[in-house]
Amino acid sequence: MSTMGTPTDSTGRSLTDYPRPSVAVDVAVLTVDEVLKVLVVERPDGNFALPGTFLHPGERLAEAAERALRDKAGLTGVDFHQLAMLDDPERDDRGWVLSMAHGAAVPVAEIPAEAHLVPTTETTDLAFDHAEIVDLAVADLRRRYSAEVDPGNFLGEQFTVLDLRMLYETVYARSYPKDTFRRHLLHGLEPTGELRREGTGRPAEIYRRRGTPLPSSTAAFLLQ
Ligand SMILES: O=P(O)(O)OC[C@H]1O[C@@H](O)[C@H](O)[C@@H]1O
Repeated sequence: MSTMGTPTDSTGRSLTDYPRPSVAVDVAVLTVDEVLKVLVVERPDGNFALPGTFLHPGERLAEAAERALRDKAGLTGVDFHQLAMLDDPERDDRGWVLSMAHGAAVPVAEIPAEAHLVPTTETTDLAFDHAEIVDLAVADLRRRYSAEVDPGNFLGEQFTVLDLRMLYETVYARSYPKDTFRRHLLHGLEPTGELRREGTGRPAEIYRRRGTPLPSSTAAFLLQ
């Protein structure tokens, strides 16, 4: 920066010599509703997109993401995180727009009833590069679910191993052998001492999360 006059970079060029992109934020809110789904909103042209918005002057990215969720999807209090900055100069045909993509996992009961949810495998018609953001969010969710038991709290506080296996089969879109799944996931579970009696079979033990990271062997099993 020069000591007087216009601020410059280290080569002496003024910062205003560089064309500036617009910056946007987008949030892929994932949920489990029979299958893994993502929340989308309708745009004025009738197309669907992730809730997103342009960054306002003086705003932080997280504040813009919060505003997009509130104003476009009626969602507040969502715990989201950054996934990646999408920087294809052609990604928005209105101009040069970078988008900071975010991911979130929200139990379906906390999503407004009128929200549009689409399966994460049916996103090819989404506007911009939003199908790519959904793919990033799904890969991120799978990594998180392999590191910790149900970090998105889709199952609530207490559940059986069967509930957990059904959830994991939905998140990873595959099936797992019953006994191997149980052996791997038990590392992250604490018995509540209670039993759930369903049908005529043996009552099922009820667990809660232990709150400790899962071993890397569990991640390898889930992601294989
Ligand atoms: O919805 P508006 O305000 O038109 O524009 C914001 C969107 O523009 C896109 O580049 C971003 O991905 C974001 O979703």
